[in-house]
Amino acid sequence: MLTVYSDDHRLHFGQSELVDGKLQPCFEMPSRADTVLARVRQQEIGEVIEPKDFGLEPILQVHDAAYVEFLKGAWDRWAADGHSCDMLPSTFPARRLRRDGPIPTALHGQLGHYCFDTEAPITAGTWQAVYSSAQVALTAQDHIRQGANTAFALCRPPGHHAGSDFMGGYCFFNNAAIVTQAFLDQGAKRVAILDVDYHHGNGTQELFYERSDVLFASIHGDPLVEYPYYLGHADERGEGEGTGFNHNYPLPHGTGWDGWSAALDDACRKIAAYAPDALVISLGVDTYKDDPISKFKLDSPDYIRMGQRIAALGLPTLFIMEGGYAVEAIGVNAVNVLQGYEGAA
Ligand SMILES: NCCCNCCCCCS
Ligand SMILES: [Zn+2]
Repeated sequence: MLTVYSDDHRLHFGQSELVDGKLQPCFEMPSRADTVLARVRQQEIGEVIEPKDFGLEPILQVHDAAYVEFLKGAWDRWAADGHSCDMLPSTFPARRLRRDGPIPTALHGQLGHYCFDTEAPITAGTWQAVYSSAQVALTAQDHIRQGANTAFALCRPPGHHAGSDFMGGYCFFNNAAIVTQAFLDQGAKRVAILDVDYHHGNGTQELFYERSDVLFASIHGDPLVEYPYYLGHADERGEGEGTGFNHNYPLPHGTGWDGWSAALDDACRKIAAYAPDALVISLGVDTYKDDPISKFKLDSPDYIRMGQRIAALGLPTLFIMEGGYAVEAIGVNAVNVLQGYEGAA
């Protein structure tokens, strides 16, 4: 299996996130990608290549142009104002404020407009890092377009919490959505996205919620008790054209393989019935029992089974790296999925 990776991820290293009332070091750190890459190499799962540059066009098929423009210029404006620390918002357009009213011209007002939480710090290198992360995903997608059955996009920062015009949850560009749209723009009739990250892929859901050419299925911590809290319930089944093409599997804290795999089986049945031309996996491994910010109980051998179950669908499959914050185990767990998929484990 080909892996696509860029060292540019290192350019994004937020110094702090606001957790439990305190600014703490960011869980989404460069060593996450380094550990996965080391495991990919140690297990010799296949060639590792740098991304090609597909430009901004494929990103603009998914993300709002003004949002992309904001992201691109934010740091320089922040630095010009004399700041050197990470950019973090503190004011958001909550209910009954004008969310779709005039976008503020003030940098801080724009930052809150384009964010949904305080967990996507913009740093000096963030733009380059998120641009390259999207190119990593697009290069892996191109490998499948050219005929390969599968590929692994070792993306960092992750993307599944990012919507058309907002960042949050360590995410800025929605890599899984960008490659899904690329498949469709290249002639695919239907694409399925299976999000196995511990957290609901709110951004991905939002992007395709009213469409029937993308089936979205997400298995995640119940939003009643888990981030992102405000999306991810089972009754969210799509809207309009998209009704019936969105499947959420919210699960309780403490869920282990038995409960988790029952949801996986049902999601796979729905994906098989949908008969997509391609399958995109939002591969987060923060479902792991020792993940510092999550509360499921999957163990490393379970990720092999996860890969085997996904392979049984017999679809061209593109793996996109999302979350996973137990850095010591992220390499084994992510690569276990890939090796399980290839039957090599
Ligand atoms: N106390 C809840 C903190 C949640 N922090 C954001 C998690 C983003 C995960 C991305 S996969
Ligand atoms: Zn997550």
